[in-house]
Amino acid sequence: MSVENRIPVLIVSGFLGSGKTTLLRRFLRHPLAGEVAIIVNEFGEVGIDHHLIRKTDERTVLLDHGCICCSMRSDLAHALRELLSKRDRGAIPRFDRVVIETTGLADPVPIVHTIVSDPVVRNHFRVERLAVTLDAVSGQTNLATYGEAVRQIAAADAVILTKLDLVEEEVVDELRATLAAINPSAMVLDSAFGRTDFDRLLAAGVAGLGALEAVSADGTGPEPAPVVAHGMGAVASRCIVIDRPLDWHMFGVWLTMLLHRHGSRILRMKGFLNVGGEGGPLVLEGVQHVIHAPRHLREWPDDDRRSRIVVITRDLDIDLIEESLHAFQNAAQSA
Ligand SMILES: Nc1nc2c(ncn2[C@@H]2O[C@H](COP(=O)(O)OP(=O)(O)OP(=O)(O)O)[C@@H](O)[C@H]2O)c(=O)[nH]1
Repeated sequence: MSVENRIPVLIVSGFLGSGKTTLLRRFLRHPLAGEVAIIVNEFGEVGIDHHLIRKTDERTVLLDHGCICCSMRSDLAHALRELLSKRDRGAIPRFDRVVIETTGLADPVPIVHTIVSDPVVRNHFRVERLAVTLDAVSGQTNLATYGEAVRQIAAADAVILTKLDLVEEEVVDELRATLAAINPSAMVLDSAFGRTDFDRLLAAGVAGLGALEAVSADGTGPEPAPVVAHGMGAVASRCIVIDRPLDWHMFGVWLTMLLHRHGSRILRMKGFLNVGGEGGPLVLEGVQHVIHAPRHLREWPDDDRRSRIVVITRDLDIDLIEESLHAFQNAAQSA
């Protein structure tokens, strides 16, 4: 199949909590997006993002329990082939584009490599753009601390600056300078709560840069470097489940104390909280020290009404976190 007729694949990467899902939700509402199939890869053992991206749609595929840049490359190729065959059988509606949301720790280069080297996949799909979100609040620290964050930026065709509303202009200027030093050729777009210049992002004729250059046109390019991602100390993830409705006040106290003590080692917290009352859960969104304003969903995404909190830590024993949360909640019950 000629390159133009292949289905475009937009890869959205970016460090933990940097705004990938938020961007994707906006993109899906943009006329340019067309009919989209989505592959979401989550680092945690329980997927949250696919519930937040859009309502149930057979064209949303969740790949959890690992990272498609390393242990799950064949799963990605399989998921893309499955989408094709289901579409051809009429089992799912048509789609004009695939968006892959990587985990926040992914190295995107092996992902690109998978798409351009799998014989079936490369015949039907082409990498359209590798967009990487960069969080203005923690971007500078992440780039100084985590090789994963640098690798993502270095590979990007386009970098989407997020959370600009939360920082001073000087912070953004510094971040732009760091960004230019790592990847001077990337297109840089500002965004606000996922809104960005999608027309520019996807404009035809903009050459795929960064990672795409590392892969030769016929897809037989160099093997990606051995993945050293997730070697940043002991990264661990856990889904903490709480059966009874949460005591919101006690939860707030616990969270404040936890972040005060261990904030820099808590890379990400997200989940659905049952705080009782009508409607759906409260969506908890924590990115290192920052807790973003919680949103109340109108309804639960599935039948499970328990609170589920995915915690991703570095060099921190998650057992202790889980035990302390249960202890706080038990104290609230017996008070
Ligand atoms: N203030 C502000 N918050 C934002 C912006 N973009 C994203 N956020 C918030 O940042 C938090 C994390 O955003 P997500 O889109 O879930 O980040 P993510 O990269 O998908 O997270 P992971 O998949 O866990 O790595 C959410 O609470 C968002 O509402 C922004 O431009 N401004």
